[in-house]
Amino acid sequence: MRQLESVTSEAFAPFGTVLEFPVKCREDFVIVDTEEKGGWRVAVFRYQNKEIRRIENHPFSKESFEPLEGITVLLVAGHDTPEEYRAFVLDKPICLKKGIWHQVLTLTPEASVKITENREVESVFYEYDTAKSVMI
Ligand SMILES: NC(=O)N[C@@H](O)C(=O)O
Repeated sequence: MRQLESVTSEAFAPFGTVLEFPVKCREDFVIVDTEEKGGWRVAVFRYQNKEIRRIENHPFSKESFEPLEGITVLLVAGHDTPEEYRAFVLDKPICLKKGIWHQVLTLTPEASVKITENREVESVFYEYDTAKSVMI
């Protein structure tokens, strides 16, 4: 079980980018993250699970998670340390780096996110010995 953390650009930096305007930015349009090449797709994903047993990563694709409904907790871990996961309340949109372990659970009956990722996305899975949840 892990303590919940807030999504801030500092706390989330090892795992990816917070999709927000940079501090003191006066522009109306800012590209906050991008891919060098390749097509992408947009998906919606909904879930009811309060714990997870399996975490995944996409070695060749970044992936955005943008909260739509409910309260989502995003579990993330560095590529070489899947057991050392952290748990963020997803109250703002983020974009994961390639290869970051991740999975979602919800604190509400159901939650959903918008996902953007490469059109062709490979997934790798890691099974935990015990179910993982969060302290609130
Ligand atoms: N469950 C989950 O995080 N899925 C995503 O990574 C996805 O690619 O759909």
